[in-house]
Amino acid sequence: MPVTSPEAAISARNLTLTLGTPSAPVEILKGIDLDVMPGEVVALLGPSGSGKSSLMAVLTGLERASGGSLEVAGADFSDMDEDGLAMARRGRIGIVLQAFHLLPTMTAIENVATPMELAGMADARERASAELDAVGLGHRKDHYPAQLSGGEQQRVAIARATAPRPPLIFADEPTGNLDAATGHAIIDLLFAQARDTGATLFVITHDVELAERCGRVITIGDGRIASDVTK
Ligand SMILES: Nc1ncnc2c1ncn2[C@@H]1O[C@H](COP(=O)(O)OP(=O)(O)OP(=O)(O)O)[C@@H](O)[C@H]1O
Repeated sequence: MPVTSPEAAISARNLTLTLGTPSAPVEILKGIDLDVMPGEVVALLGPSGSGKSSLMAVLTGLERASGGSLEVAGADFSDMDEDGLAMARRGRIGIVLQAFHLLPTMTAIENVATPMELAGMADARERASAELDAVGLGHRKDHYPAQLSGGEQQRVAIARATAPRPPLIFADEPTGNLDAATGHAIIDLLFAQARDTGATLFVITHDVELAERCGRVITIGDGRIASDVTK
């Protein structure tokens, strides 16, 4: 088996993902080799259906790879079952999605604190409070998602992702549901939070302007890496 890079934040070798049914398999990832070093800011570009979300699902442990080897923040994801991946994800990976995915019955502070409470962090509430201050929502902590604008909801989602101080943050089209001005502010915040916490940031985007702000741009096409450019 090929040897991965132990010092990398993400190290993948010949990663494959095949879904569908045994009689009609669909090859989605066709052999991804990738090393991302700690602190890198990476944009993942590619046409619709090229496999961006699938690659993120595998790199975050939400989906098991069909083949190949994968190490993420020092954990070997290759041979883990779903429970193992869920455990490994906790504390290692923060995720920000296009549709925010906040729990509607919880206030902003509860949305940020609850995952940390479930992970057994004693100071979850204090951390959540400080993180909401850091994203400029100190005055909206007790508000429910429906009482917040889209940009404010995405700030809560960013606070939720970064509060446990994961070494890796993944964002899938984080500005896709926001107007241009709000989207710019959200990207500034995401970059600042990643920089301030020392996290590696991996952003899926269709936005070329956003990609240009990233130190490295990886383009995926038909389940393979088509180009990989570091500035
Ligand atoms: N469960 C599944 N079974 C079969 N095919 C799937 C499954 N999930 C995704 N696919 C296919 O895998 C391919 C890659 O999908 P993916 O969502 O990763 O692409 P993407 O690059 O993120 O696209 P977009 O930019 O539109 O979100 C698509 O052709 C999709 O139809």
